[in-house]
Amino acid sequence: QPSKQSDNQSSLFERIGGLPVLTLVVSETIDTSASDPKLKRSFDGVKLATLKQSVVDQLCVLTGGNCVYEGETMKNSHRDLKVTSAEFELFVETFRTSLNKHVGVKEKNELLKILAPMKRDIVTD
Ligand code: HEM
Repeated sequence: QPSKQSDNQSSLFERIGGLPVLTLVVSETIDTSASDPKLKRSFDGVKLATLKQSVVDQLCVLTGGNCVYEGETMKNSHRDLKVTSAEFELFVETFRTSLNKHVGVKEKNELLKILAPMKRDIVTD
């Protein structure tokens, strides 16, 4: 069967559009969050370029792409930030807004389904 980038056999990573689209969505989400009055406190003093790369690597792995994630666990990397439930939901909402612009509905929902259970490791309240 000829390979088709967007058929159902393809990994979520491929159907999203690979690294270019993943990078765009992560970049938008982090830039928007880092300048959102309700979220920015967590990002103060954080190197956004490094963070973006780390999140892209992680989501690439989780969606079936051929990447290596060398960062910390979600528990360790967010512990000191004391992220609240409200902050987490707002961050995911920002993600959703970016996904709406750049990926299909099916792919958006699949990615959000991967993010949702990470809440318990990220949120402290
Ligand atoms: C499902 C949602 C989230 C995912 C997938 C995610 C993913 C990540 C990843 C992969 C890292 C890098 C860890 C490392 O390099 O060792 C990280 C760090 C970080 N995250 Fe998240 N995160 C999420 C939610 C949040 C939320 C809600 C906030 C704050 C509002 C946040 C703020 C940060 C900050 C500031 C860092 C950098 C910490 C540091 O460098 O000390 N994240 N996140």
